[in-house]
Amino acid sequence: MTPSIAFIGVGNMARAIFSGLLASGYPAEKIIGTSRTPEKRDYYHDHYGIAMLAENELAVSQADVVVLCVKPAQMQSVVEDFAAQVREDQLFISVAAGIELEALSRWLNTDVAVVRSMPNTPSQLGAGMTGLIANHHTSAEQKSWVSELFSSIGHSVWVEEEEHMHTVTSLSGSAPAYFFRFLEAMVKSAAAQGLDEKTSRELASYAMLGAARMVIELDEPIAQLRKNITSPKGTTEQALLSFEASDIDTIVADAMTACSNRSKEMANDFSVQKNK
Ligand SMILES: NC(=O)C1=CN([C@@H]2O[C@H](COP(=O)(O)OP(=O)(O)OC[C@H]3O[C@@H](n4cnc5c(N)ncnc54)[C@H](OP(=O)(O)O)[C@@H]3O)[C@@H](O)[C@H]2O)C=CC1
Ligand SMILES: O=C(O)[C@@H]1CCC=N1
Repeated sequence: MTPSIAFIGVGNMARAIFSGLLASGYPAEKIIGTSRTPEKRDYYHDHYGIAMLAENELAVSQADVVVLCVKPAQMQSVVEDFAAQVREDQLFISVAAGIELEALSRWLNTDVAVVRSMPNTPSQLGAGMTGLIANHHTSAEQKSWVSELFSSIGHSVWVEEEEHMHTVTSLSGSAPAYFFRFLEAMVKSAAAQGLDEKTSRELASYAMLGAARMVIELDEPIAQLRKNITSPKGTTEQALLSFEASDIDTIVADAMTACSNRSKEMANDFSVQKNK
């Protein structure tokens, strides 16, 4: 039987996941979303054919699987408000950055299966990448269902240690934004060189897509793929020398460290020690 899935807090990430699921053939009548805003409830119901409710408690009571998609700062009060409805046979999946399994289990206040995920927005095109970790109440069968769920909207990887979820966040959860920022800078520079935005956007984004596909599909070191483009005394060499002059490794390492440090700070804010 197809499990019914409730998305608590329909915003960017929930929409990315359920639109990917719908595109992969998941039945709309098995998806429920919640939002406090009547216009948003009407919009998602009309555009995606899913049920939209105002009450999280009602959505949770009707679901086999509950995907928690509110902002990290809202998660505790949202979960504690419906915790009395939770059944032991349910499966909870959180997408929130920085909220650990221990905090989620504490707020759910039931011995229930909980999976912490870190997806990304390309999920809406079936091109997502999701890091996953489960608590000890999650069965092998539930884990396999979760893998299938995230595989229908892209790829997924289970990590062994929860600490690694901070790194996952900085490598794939937040990373589409880094690449968008890089593309914004490229399109801006092309405009300064006189090329129109539409053409620049197409050229740069297909170059990015093609490069990513080469990394994924060809079994070659990334540095070798770069060297294959870099003719001695050629054009690419000049661009790469400019990156090195700005110490690109440090720029990227600083950004990724800032990202995972923020995830750690958030985990600390909700930790059991902090809440004593
Ligand atoms: N955006 C991204 O790329 C990624 C986000 N995440 C995680 O996903 C989560 C959501 O982020 P994102 O989708 O970007 O945020 P959004 O603000 O777009 O979505 C959150 C939604 O929650 C709804 N909401 C807030 N409070 C309640 C409530 N009490 N009951 C029901 N719904 C509520 C809001 O709608 P309304 O006000 O109408 O109720 C809002 O649309 C975060 O925890 C984030 O860490 C993880 C990976 C990537
Ligand atoms: O910025 C954030 O906090 C979320 C988590 C990963 C992507 N967006």
